Amino acid sequence: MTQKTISIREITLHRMVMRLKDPFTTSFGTFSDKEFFVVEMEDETGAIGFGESAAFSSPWYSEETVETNKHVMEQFLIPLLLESPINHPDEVSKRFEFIRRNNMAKSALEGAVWDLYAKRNGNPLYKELGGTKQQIEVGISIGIQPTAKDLVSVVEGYVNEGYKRMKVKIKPGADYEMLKEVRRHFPSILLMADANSAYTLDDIDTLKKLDDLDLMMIEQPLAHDDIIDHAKLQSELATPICLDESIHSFEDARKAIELGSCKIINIKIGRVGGITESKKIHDYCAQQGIPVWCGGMLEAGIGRAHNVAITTLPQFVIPGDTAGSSRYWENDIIDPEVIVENGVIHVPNKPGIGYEVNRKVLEHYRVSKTVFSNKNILA
Ligand SMILES: O=C(O)CCC(=O)C1=CC=C[C@@H](O)[C@@H]1C(=O)O
Ligand SMILES: [Mg+2]
Repeated sequence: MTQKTISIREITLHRMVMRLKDPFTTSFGTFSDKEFFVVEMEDETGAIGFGESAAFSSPWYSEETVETNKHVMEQFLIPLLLESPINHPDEVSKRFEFIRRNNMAKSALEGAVWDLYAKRNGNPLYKELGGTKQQIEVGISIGIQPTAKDLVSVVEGYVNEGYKRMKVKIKPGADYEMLKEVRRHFPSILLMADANSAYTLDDIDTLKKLDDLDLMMIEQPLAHDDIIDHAKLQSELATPICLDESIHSFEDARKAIELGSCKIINIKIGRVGGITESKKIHDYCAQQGIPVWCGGMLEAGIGRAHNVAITTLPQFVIPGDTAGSSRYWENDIIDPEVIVENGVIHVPNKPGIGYEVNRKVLEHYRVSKTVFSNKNILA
């Protein structure tokens, strides 16, 4: 039976630090730990929902960091959530909208509301979102390797594990030759490149060469906040451009599609401010015939579970970056962990995100916690 409004009694921010199995190298440098918040949200009935913040410790991917998330959640967003009951999770982004950007802070809290809402209704989150799949195909994201030979052997490992799509990070000097070698060894695998804004329009000849390699897409080749130059580049490339960092909202997606800046969109729940906005982008892309897939932010299990749920929506037609928990973690904070079998995740049919939070593991990796109680609701 669908319950009436949600009155949040308590929000706990668990500050987490988890050591990655392998260091993660980006244009900003290499990091070995993922710092993030687990949002635990209890309502007046005692039901508990969970969310996870996506921002990294330094502002290399977007302007947000773990610290900015903490500040904005504690000072602005949590008080807004506690001030009055919520009728539906779609209301949360509305309540937050006068606060500029800070999407990953917003998304961490909104995700907990969605989980709580689904649990109160006794439904799996994916069903509350209109998901249609009982299993999802997933790919894997591979960092820049020292040599083409190293890259081929890493790809081979994941092909043997059954992953359905290989995403290879590229940068000037580590692009065409590397990808050509992969394509030579694996003529028919689903192969894409992620450039993380490492190129400019001056590199157009290099990027056009990638057209020979039958790539599914080139992800975010140009500046992180651009859609104009991407439109110029897309008009020159046969390979579809996929935008990631450029898309922070439904409006960004609408404008990029209208300009022809991309033919595919990587939806990251944190980057766009939450599940409600992700669904809006998904639905618009379905209308416009633009394929979408679910990107990753090296999430732990709660964020990974939210990604699984959103990927069950029908326009998520390309395998995304939601690898198994074991890709990054010795042990994950959920039970069971996210398991990939032959490139497929079976979507759990339990209420909410469908995975239990393993409190023992959560407390093992937790460095601090802060509790926010709603004075208007007695414990
Ligand atoms: O979470 C994953 O498994 C994939 C992570 C990943 O590929 C990325 C995370 C953040 C920025 C980039 O480096 C890249 C991406 O662009 O999606
Ligand atoms: Mg990307």
